[in-house]
Amino acid sequence: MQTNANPKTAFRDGLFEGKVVLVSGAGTGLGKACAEQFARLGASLVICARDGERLQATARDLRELGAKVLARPMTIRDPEAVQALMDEAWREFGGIDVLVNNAGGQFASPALEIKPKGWLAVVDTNLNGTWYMMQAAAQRWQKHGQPGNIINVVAVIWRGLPQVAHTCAARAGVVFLSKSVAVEWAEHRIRVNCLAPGTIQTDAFNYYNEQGRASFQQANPMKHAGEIADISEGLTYLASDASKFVTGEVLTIDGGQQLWGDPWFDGRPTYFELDYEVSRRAG
Ligand SMILES: CCC/C=C/C(=O)SCCNC(=O)CCNC(=O)[C@H](O)C(C)(C)COP(=O)([O-])OP(=O)([O-])OC[C@H]1O[C@@H](n2cnc3c(N)ncnc32)[C@H](O)[C@@H]1OP(=O)([O-])[O-]
Ligand SMILES: NC(=O)C1=CN([C@@H]2O[C@H](COP(=O)(O)OP(=O)(O)OC[C@H]3O[C@@H](n4cnc5c(N)ncnc54)[C@H](OP(=O)(O)O)[C@@H]3O)[C@@H](O)[C@H]2O)C=CC1
Repeated sequence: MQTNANPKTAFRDGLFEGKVVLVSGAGTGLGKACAEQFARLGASLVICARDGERLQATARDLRELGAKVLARPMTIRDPEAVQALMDEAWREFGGIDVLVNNAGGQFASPALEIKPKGWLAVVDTNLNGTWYMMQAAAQRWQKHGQPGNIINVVAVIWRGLPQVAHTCAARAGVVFLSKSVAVEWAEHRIRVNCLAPGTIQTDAFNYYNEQGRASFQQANPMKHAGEIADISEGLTYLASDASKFVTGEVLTIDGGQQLWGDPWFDGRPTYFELDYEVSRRAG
């Protein structure tokens, strides 16, 4: 079987033996690869996403890697569905050890053209959905006196994200929500961190036009997109005891994008091309 699990992982076999990891958005891309990494390292998996077919395909692959799997098609935007998912995870496995909030996405659009429904869809998915998952897990960890570990996949937001302002706003919300509850929930032995991927080559690049995709390949000083394994290794670090003294942090894995580089999701606007006439006039 061909899987996305990284055979060259730096982490040892059996590291997640007896652990349960919940990964949202595990039917595709980063979520699928990271679920496969945890399965390879011995974990049981709870996975969810909206598309049941892709999710079941992931579940089959995870089982072939030897993992016990609970797969539930649902939307993280529905707080009741989130509660039901968590209840089922606790019934089936007695709890979860790690929650990876990977589900998310957006569409490219000039901010001036985003309609209220589109704004709400993106914020509801990335901010509200992530929050429902965090709170539902933490409530159960607190109730059962179990420790917990949350990792929220966000984005490199520090210089803004033009043409996806809705997702930038939502992810910034998740980052500061995470810092807030990292403090509040420390007494319950719950760690909360974020992982900010730069441009990472996944099929999701195809949601963007050719110019957008080209910019993703040159959006950092290394001038290439990252690989899925760059992220699954980082997620594994945050999920493991190797990071047991880390909470409220954002692990940025971006080839330096936070310092230099321009991902233009909808293509670079003319205004931002070098204008030699302006330089000539300035002497
Ligand atoms: C820097 C790093 C690079 C990063 C890469 C990644 O993150 S890769 C990972 C990326 N992976 C992804 O991004 C995953 C793919 N993205 C998604 O699944 C969606 O963007 C979603 C997150 C909004 C899902 O919410 P949903 O299922 O509820 O969405 P829906 O389809 O029902 O639409 C609701 C409303 O949104 C609006 N609207 C939607 N699309 C467009 C558009 N193209 N144009 C304009 N507007 C658009 C529209 O108003 C629509 O309502 P309408 O007018 O139709 O009545
Ligand atoms: N690849 C990259 O360069 C970067 C990615 N990211 C973020 O990393 C995460 C994974 O990205 P990637 O794998 O590339 O993209 P994908 O689009 O392949 O993954 C997103 C996943 O989220 C699921 N999802 C979306 N909305 C919901 C919902 N409402 N409820 C449950 N599941 C949902 C999707 O499945 P389904 O449609 O079946 O629900 C899909 O499996 C996303 O949050 C993305 O924005 C951040 C920065 C860069």
